[in-house]
Amino acid sequence: MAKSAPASFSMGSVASYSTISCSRFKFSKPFVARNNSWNPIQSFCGLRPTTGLSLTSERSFLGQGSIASLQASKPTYLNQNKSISKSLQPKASFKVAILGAAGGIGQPLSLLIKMSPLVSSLHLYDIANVKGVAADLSHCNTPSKVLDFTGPSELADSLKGVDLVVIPAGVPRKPGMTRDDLFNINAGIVKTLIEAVADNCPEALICIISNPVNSTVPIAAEVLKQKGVCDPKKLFGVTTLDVVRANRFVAEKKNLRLIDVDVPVIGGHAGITILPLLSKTKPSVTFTKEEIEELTVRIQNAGTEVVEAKAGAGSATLSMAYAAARFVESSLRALDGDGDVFECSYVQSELTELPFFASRVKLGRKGVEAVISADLQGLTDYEEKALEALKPELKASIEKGVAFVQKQTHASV
Ligand SMILES: NC(=O)C1=CN([C@@H]2O[C@H](COP(=O)(O)OP(=O)(O)OC[C@H]3O[C@@H](n4cnc5c(N)ncnc54)[C@H](O)[C@@H]3O)[C@@H](O)[C@H]2O)C=CC1
Ligand SMILES: O=C([O-])CC(=O)C(=O)O
Repeated sequence: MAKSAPASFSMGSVASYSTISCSRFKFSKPFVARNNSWNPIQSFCGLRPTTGLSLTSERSFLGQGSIASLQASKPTYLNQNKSISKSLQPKASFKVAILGAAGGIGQPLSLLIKMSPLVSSLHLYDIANVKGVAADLSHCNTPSKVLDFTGPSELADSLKGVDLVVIPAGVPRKPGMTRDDLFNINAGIVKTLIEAVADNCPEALICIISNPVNSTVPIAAEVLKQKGVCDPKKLFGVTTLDVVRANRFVAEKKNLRLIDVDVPVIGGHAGITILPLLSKTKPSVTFTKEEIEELTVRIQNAGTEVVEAKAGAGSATLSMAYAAARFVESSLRALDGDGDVFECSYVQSELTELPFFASRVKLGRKGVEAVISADLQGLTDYEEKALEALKPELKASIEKGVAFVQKQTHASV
């Protein structure tokens, strides 16, 4: 991987990550196929941001631990290779909490994370209906233990000792609504949950799914700052679904192998603030002007596409769970020492004049290790214009989130 000398820059008072400005870097180590005898989970290929995934990474989501469990559950006459089963032990043990675990995203996300060999303990928290979800999930014979926590009185316990918290709590859109229309309800939910995170697991990575992400991440940062525990390297807005969609739509349009395609998506996570950088697509591919316009608009409106198709029954849940599981898995692999993990995420950033911005980041043992600036270099005119056009909206959403917390703080003193 060709890297330039990382240029360090400071992030507020606590964060300091480097910027990798290389124009070419590979994403992740390819998986290695080691066991072809029985392969029930090959169909999950594509969860990692990588090429050449063929199964059985050492420490990957749906990798060895899950394979070991699934191997163990198959009929013994199929259990041809005991030594493989024996060696397929989980290598790490992280505790993950999901806040909003009984919801449309929370349930499938819990299932996907339950299949990760990197997770030893899964804490499911919701204000309702979580006991049943946990009882159900706990019967899956993958390695992690499942614990349930219901309501504010159990919130603190759900967070104790946790390494990573994912937050899909909050209301989803209905047709005709923007993500910002969710602010009034979800801002308060996220604020309360982050206060509990700050009090009980201030060291944990925090992955926010609840919309509007463009505002809920600044809300979380402001709460953490006020609590004196803000580490911007550990706070993420989950924008992986935008990348998943971009990869899918581009692969379809250009007849590419899905597993090879990687499109960075920058900016934010609402309407025009979602900016797929099609010129940076890997493998290198050319698009007509019409294709660029069509793909960009489709990626920006993909959430609305689902909201309209669901006709009042919510927004994307399954694809979101898939995308969040990928992001969680990447984060855990990085925590576990994999030095080759890159994802797009909405983070505190100095890539532009905006204090929060989605871009590709390198993940490491302490969260964001570097922000990748290369993607913003050499943009096409179309992308340059779109980048400038998204800034006022993103800025307003950030300021709205920060003001929400500051107003509540002033009101309470
Ligand atoms: N970042 C992204 O790319 C995406 C974000 N979303 C957002 O994710 C959020 C959740 O969506 P769905 O799961 O479809 O909604 P849902 O309504 O199906 O589930 C939300 C869950 O949150 C729980 N909840 C509500 N208040 C809570 C609180 N104070 N503490 C803990 N749990 C609480 C509810 O009981 C429910 O189980 C929405 O805000 C939606 O807009 C959805 C798709 C993509
Ligand atoms: O569109 C929504 O409301 C949910 C969302 O963020 C997405 O699907 O990207």
